[in-house]
Amino acid sequence: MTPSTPLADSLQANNLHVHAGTFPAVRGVSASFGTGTFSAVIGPNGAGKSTLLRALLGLNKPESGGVCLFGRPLQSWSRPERSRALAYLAQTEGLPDSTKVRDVVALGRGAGDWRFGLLPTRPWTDDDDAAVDSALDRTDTRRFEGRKVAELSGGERQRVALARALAGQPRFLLLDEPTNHLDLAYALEVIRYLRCEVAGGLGVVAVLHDLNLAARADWLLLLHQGEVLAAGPPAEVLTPENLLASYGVRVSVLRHGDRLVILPED
Ligand SMILES: Nc1ncnc2c1ncn2[C@@H]1O[C@H](COP(=O)(O)OP(=O)(O)OP(=O)(O)O)[C@@H](O)[C@H]1O
Repeated sequence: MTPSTPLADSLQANNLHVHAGTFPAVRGVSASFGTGTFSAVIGPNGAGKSTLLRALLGLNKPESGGVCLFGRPLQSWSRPERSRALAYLAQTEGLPDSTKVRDVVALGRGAGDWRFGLLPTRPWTDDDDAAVDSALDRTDTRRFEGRKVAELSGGERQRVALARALAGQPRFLLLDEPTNHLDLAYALEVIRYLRCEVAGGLGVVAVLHDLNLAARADWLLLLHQGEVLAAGPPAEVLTPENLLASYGVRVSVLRHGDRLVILPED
């Protein structure tokens, strides 16, 4: 199936051209990201990964081409509908330092809260409490739900940001370098949490720099100078030829059990 055929269970870019400022950062990208799939967008610095992610969220307006969510053009979704379906974790997620973890996660319900200067949009319900509890449990953040954000480590904050995104029960979660600044243990943990959510049906689209983490995804999109250089399962995309063409680095791709390991030769 070509990416331009609308797919009922996917987030699709169709021949997308997007400018960052005046620079043509994304040039003719077509790709389909599925629910229940862990997709990773990879490519060297400046390849257009963040610009693509923002366009998929409707934050950057395309010059041409478009984005479809569940077969419907993104611009036909109302803003509340869209923000319920698509959650975003930016590179540096600003969390309010003096707010307690549970309250931060509750903000993900989108119900508003006067305490944080947000107009309440509807009454808070038991379902909201249950969704917050579940997000805290699934990210192992419940044990510090009463602590202030300022009292958390960087890795713990990242998990709280993830919990807040999950509390909204989105269909897709788009993450820009979610493992940046995390040590190996925390990075693997984030990938493990995301994997669990994917098993439950969430569509994950993550920009990843670490190719050995990206190798754990189900599907990869390799961008180079704003264009798709390769797309498919990790074994098809993470080849020495593709990585030399995009990163300009010679690598060996080894198999370790059922995993791929990328080893730079330089
Ligand atoms: N406001 C802007 N004005 C001009 N050029 C921009 C602007 N924002 C981004 N760019 C350029 O667009 C290109 C794509 O940027 P983008 O941030 O999407 O790349 P990226 O693949 O996410 O990079 P990185 O891995 O370094 O985060 C880069 O060459 C960048 O310099």
